[in-house]
Amino acid sequence: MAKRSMSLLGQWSSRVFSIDLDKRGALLNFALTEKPQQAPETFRNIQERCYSVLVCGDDRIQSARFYWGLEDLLRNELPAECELLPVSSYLPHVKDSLIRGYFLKDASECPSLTRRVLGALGLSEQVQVCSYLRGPDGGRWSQQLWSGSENQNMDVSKTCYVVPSEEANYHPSVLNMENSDVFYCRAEACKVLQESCDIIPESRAVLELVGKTDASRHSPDFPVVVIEGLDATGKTTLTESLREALGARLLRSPPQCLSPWRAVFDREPPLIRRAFYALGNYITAEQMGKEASQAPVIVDRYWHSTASYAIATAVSGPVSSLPPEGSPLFRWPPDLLQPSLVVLLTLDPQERKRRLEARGQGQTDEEQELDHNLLFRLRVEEAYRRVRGPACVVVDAGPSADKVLQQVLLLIKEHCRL
Ligand SMILES: Nc1ncnc2c1ncn2[C@@H]1O[C@H](COP(=O)(O)OP(=O)(O)OP(=O)(O)O)[C@@H](O)[C@H]1O
Ligand SMILES: Nc1ccn([C@@H]2O[C@H](COP(=O)(O)O)[C@@H](O)[C@H]2O)c(=O)n1
Repeated sequence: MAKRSMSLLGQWSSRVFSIDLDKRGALLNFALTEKPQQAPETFRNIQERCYSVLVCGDDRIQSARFYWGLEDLLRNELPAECELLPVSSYLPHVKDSLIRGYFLKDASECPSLTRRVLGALGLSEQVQVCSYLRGPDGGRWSQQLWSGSENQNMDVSKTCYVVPSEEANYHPSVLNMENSDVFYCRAEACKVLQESCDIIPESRAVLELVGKTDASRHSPDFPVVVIEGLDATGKTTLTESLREALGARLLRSPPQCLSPWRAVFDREPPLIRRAFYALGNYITAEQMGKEASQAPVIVDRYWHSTASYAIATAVSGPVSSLPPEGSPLFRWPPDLLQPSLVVLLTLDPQERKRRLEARGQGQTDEEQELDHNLLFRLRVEEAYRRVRGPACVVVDAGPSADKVLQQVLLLIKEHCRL
């Protein structure tokens, strides 16, 4: 993107800016126009000085990492009275048009510090900084694009006005999910790690473990049963019991061979982290293909987990902000081996919490988020239910471990040739 020569209106007038006002899914949407007009109602209540910082570099790996670190950078550098809200800017219905950043409300005593920090940021080719000014009548807001100099020069010819915009049907992140949050073929996930090799050397080691053969059409002799569910729903307990009861081989995704690098990729932004987990599924699929020629195979997490956590994290708010049921975003990757049966263990949140506490183990960041954020947990479970090819069969994991085992053994009898 040729940042300096960009005409603000030419480039942005058809864009919607969507500010995430809270984690419950309240979005403030606005667009831009040349003619002075009344701003959306919520805007009129804003008292503070406002800015937006959008990350729009050409290199997707660098941009993803820059955005990943941007919140901390802004929180460290800006006065504490600056409120930061995630903002997305997108072209309605246009895939991959989303760019992300933060909207800032500065209620500090020190406006010059905020302007200095944003001015310095604006020098980067990856960032667009704008300020928002309230008109003398109070109902009109304008947006000015910063030229990027530390003097915070504003080019007034680039002033445009904030106007209400229609609400999107789904969360704007849905536009950019394919091959950014969810990968529908091995080659796309590999591409991300190939592009990351210079900054994350561990990517090479992962790529070396990923096979090249397409085992998806191979139909295993023995059944392959995947057990899915949130943390502490009883996957480990059930998979171990199934292994014993069926004389099965037990696999997991991500596979053991990726353990040395998992923590490294867990610290990376979704683009890189999700590509890592996607490739984990392909490595597990190769193992499934081999093992299932000799015995039944039980798998602890697989594609349903990868897609559901990725989709549920990329959006905020209630279940209705997920892509709709039947959306191609819930499809199965055509080059990934399909299991014979996927069982989703569900558990009452209180019982799940009790089991987590009884286990007394640490949780992943995402699992801690689940504890704090009921909406996120609901989104993950609903996403699990929407994934297709095969769809999961839901089993209540509340009864005793033995009862759950007996129920799943019955399902296996019904669905698979043993
Ligand atoms: N049906 C059950 N009834 C009561 N307790 C159970 C049942 N199944 C598992 N547990 C207990 O709940 C805790 C969590 O179970 P488990 O480790 O199998 O869950 P998990 O889904 O594998 O978790 P994670 O994804 O974090 O590995 C353990 O302490 C386990 O003994
Ligand atoms: N196939 C998978 C498996 C896991 N994940 C991600 O890992 C987290 C849960 O893993 P646990 O080892 O704690 O069970 C979860 O946050 C998923 O994002 C995945 O993406 N794909």
